[in-house]
Amino acid sequence: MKITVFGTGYVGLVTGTCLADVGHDVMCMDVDADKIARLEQGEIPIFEPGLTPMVERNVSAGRLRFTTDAKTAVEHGVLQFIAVGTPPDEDGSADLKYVLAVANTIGEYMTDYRVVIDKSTVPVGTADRVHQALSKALNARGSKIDFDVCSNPEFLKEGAAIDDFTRGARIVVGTESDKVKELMRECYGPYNRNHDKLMFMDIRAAELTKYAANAMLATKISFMNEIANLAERLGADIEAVRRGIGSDPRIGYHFIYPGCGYGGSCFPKDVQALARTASQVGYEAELLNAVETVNYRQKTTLFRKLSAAFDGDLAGKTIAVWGLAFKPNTDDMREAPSRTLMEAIWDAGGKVQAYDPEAMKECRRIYGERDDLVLVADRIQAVRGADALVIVTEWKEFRTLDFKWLKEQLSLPVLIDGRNLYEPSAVHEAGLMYYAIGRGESLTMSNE
Ligand SMILES: NC(=O)c1ccc[n+]([C@@H]2O[C@H](COP(=O)([O-])OP(=O)(O)OC[C@H]3O[C@@H](n4cnc5c(N)ncnc54)[C@H](O)[C@@H]3O)[C@@H](O)[C@H]2O)c1
Ligand SMILES: O=c1ccn([C@@H]2O[C@H](COP(=O)(O)OP(=O)(O)O[C@H]3O[C@H](CO)[C@@H](O)[C@H](O)[C@H]3O)[C@@H](O)[C@H]2O)c(=O)[nH]1
Repeated sequence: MKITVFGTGYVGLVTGTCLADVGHDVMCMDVDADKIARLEQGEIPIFEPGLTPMVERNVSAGRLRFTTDAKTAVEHGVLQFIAVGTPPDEDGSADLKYVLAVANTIGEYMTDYRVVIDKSTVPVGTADRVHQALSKALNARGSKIDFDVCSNPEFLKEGAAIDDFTRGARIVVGTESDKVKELMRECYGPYNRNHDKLMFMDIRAAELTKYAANAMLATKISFMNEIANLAERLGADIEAVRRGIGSDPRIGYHFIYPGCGYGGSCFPKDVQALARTASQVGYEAELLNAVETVNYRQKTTLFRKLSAAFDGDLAGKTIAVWGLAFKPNTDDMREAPSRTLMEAIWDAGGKVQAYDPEAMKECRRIYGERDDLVLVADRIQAVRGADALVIVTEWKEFRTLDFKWLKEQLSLPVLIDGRNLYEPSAVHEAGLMYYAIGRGESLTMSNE
């Protein structure tokens, strides 16, 4: 089946590559000429486990091609996936300018029936707007060509994107058209062999399903962070509480890990966008607003603990930071808690000595060269000569740590752990002060 994917970011590139891998003939289009040039040379612009060999083998097989030429892209696929960014607007709502630009492009160049598929995360009602934009472009050419618009939100997680795409729990498709249903069955057939994962629904329900899923997951995290903050002040261990409630199948163990706040390109923007959608239709989404507020506060928790450990004086101090990516197995630092922490350390006159297995290039791209940011080659070098250590991302290699050795490295024996990686008793035994999230020991007693 001939398929076109607009956008070669996390979603577009993974979608295009996975669809090529099951035999479809895929063309990926991006307006970023540099990205396309790199992809054509076999260089993958993002770090996503397993993606590089998969791109290589499908490019060599001739099933996966890249282009910046819109006309070629529109001519190629009967299915036209839109997987471009939907960043937050000034007021937090999703900015649809990239999505609508693609719709316009398709309308400008199509010469035959096309199914236009919204894979980007877009607010309820966007399919109608895509339909209008495309019709307008067709009218401008005086053309009357048949097309359909459907919604097919993506649920993959960065770091596990290929697995999520190929073995996801469900494939949601919003459409009323039997023809579209048939074409989408053909597209996703190879992933639909064990049981029927395709869920057809009306377009608005599909659009809302995506936001509801992210909002539910973000709510679980903010809820746990709230309970962790309480546990800290009440002298209870949140890790025991987590296991205690997770064992109830109605609650489950997933997405109840307390931490230093959720980041990434999705939860923060999607919770905000859904709350804005709610107010636009005259509904105040109290719960969603609270989820956002709790997360905003949680992202400052590491700095508050750090600052309290140094009696509010971080001027001239060097802080080792382990982990920059918003979560392990990615180089993505969008909305990462590490950014909130580092920026607060710099504002307080401190210096950061950081290490991340994958995100250092991205960190340098964001912050450039500066005296108060030293990026080092490994976790050992990060703590050399540092005054304290803060762990922000739970990369596997941080799970083991020689606490006695660490104590010798640090000027103040302070270990702040934003991911609850260690047993507090083992850390204390080595003579370190250990401040994690909700583990019965608090350095910050107020909400501020
Ligand atoms: N990142 C994730 O894990 C994830 C998961 C599910 C859904 N989503 C949603 O998918 C969408 C894409 O997210 P992403 O993380 O892949 O974004 P991204 O920023 O990584 O990539 C977007 C790409 O679209 C390209 N682009 C912009 N305008 C274009 C145009 N007119 N034609 C062709 N290409 C164009 C950009 O150059 C960029 O390469 C968003 O709506 C996001 O919310 C993201
Ligand atoms: O128990 C948990 C689980 C996650 N997180 C944090 O939540 C954020 C998001 O993590 P995750 O969901 O694993 O990564 P994303 O790649 O952002 O994926 C989310 O956002 C995507 C984009 O919409 C969706 O497709 C996915 O289904 C959804 O999980 C990260 O900062 C994590 O550290 C926690 O703090 N505690």
